[in-house]
Amino acid sequence: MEKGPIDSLHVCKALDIECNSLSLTVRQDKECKKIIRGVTGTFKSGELTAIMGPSGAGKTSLLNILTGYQKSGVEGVIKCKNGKKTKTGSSQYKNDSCYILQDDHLIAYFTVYEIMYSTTQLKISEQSKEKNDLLIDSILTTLGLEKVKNIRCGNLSGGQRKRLSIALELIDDPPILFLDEPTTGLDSSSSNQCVQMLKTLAERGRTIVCTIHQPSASMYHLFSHVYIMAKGKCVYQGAPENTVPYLALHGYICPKYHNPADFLLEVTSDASTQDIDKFAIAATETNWRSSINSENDKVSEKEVDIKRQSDSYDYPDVDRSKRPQSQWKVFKVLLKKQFIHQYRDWTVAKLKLVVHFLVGIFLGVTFQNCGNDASKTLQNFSFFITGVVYLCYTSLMPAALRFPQELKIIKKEHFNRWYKLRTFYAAFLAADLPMQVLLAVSYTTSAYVATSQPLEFSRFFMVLLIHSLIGLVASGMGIMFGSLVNPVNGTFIGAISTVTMLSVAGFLCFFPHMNTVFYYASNLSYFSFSMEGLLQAVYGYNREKLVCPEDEIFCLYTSPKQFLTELGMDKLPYWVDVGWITGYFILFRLLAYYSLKFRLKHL
Ligand SMILES: Nc1ncnc2c1ncn2[C@@H]1O[C@H](COP(=O)(O)OP(=O)(O)OP(=O)(O)O)[C@@H](O)[C@H]1O
Repeated sequence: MEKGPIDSLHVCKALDIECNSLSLTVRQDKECKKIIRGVTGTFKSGELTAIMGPSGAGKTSLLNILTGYQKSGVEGVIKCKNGKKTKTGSSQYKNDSCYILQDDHLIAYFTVYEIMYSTTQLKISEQSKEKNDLLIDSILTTLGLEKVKNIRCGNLSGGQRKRLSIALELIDDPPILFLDEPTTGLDSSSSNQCVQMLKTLAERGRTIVCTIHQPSASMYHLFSHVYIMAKGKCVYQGAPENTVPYLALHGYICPKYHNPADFLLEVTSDASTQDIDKFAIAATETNWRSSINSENDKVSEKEVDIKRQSDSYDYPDVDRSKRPQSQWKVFKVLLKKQFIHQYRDWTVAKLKLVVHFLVGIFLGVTFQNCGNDASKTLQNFSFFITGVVYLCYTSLMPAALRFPQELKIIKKEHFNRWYKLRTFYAAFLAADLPMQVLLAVSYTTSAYVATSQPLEFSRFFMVLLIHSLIGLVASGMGIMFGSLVNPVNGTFIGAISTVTMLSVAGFLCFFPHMNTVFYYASNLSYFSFSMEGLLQAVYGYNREKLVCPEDEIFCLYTSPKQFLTELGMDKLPYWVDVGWITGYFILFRLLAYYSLKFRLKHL
């Protein structure tokens, strides 16, 4: 065989997957529903297997079980054979396999090379840039992506995105690849190319299993092994060229020139439950894969070894089986990715920074001079309330809306063992912290000056600190809501929680006027600590009497101390308020982490 670019890829250790009596039961409307019913089969290394069947047959469910993505409600045995046996779900099995989901879940703002390079740093322990670049080039060439190396993922075509998803998983060279509908959304030529590429990868010793919807006749014959599902059962497993005789044996004659794949799907989708049961028995009784399992086609361990030796000369000398030892290294890679993402997505950083600054000026015009005018003390109070609610909303809502999308990327990357969740979360937090502070700086600078607050650095800093903490707490709440529920419910719960906290925060109903229950409930609202801290920052610490303008007949609050006392905002010292808000920050970030962990398990 002529040596093409794909030959530069490594040849893997051979791993076969055997499943026995697999079943999956889910709860639906308080009833148990069996989706997969006693499925048995073998997926061999060196083979490209297609799981096919009519819509709703259970293809994706079976794949989810084989990958270990679906754990609850699963019964039966799955074994992975490599001399010794490994169970699915074990860390060895996870190390040896990867799952490429139907949707690509790529971050649009990174180029193909950048995403490949950062993934290389996350997945393998090799440190040298030159070696990693060689590896990336060889994989990109293999998958025909070398021409789009410097294109951002958001600008790639569907087929290129799909190939990039495969390329990312090939970095650590797993012997087993699972793909959910890799050809969906591709035209027939791209679909054929994609399947041809998978076949070549399989021939290098990998075990490749994918679900496929309705392959053309030419594509159907590219598969080494097809596994047909109907009504949760396996109705045929064997070589694609054996399907016509198999169906003929059961009295279904495939018309001449008819695509056998289409005919098989027509028969199985129209078949009665009794016929499906008959097919299921026949599928296990006879070995229909034998015709392709001739000695010539079989990729034996020995042959794999020979191929490995002959391929090694044009392959970068990188041990791809070793993961990075240090989580610190992984953290740095993830943090850099977060910063680049923030910088390139103009809606995350640049737009928000400008809008915060402009809103500060707008509030300055609305609440003009209220910072030092004794006749406008209550207006100044309203200005701070507006600021607290504004900063809370603008941090909480985007997090609640965006996080469900990010969750899919995290789920994919975490499932394929790119990183530990706690390392990702630490990097996410470390990137969010300066962002929230920057946003608070932008808003506070313009609003503070425009409303004529006292021009003392210490007071400005105290206001800034509380504004930053508000953003941090609110964004933690947003992540928590975003990881637990969908965006619509997330924003709904976010709005409810904000209004509830607002109502007991001591602004709309002053603390001295609150009933005892609500007074104590106000401790649950970080708004009350924020307001108390903000007012103390500008009116506390021996601030001089406020000036009552000459054209005013009477100014109610010229004494800052009296103002704080009457509003009940002098109960706790400023730094205790800061301590409480910091406590809420830690609490919500921890809750967000555990809700994220919970959601990843149950997504
Ligand atoms: N969590 C669940 N709760 C209830 N029913 C489910 C659940 N997951 C899957 N099902 C049902 O199980 C059946 C098989 O679903 P599955 O997604 O595996 O089918 P499929 O063969 O991949 O279909 P398609 O080709 O349309 O994607 C479907 O009828 C589906 O509605």
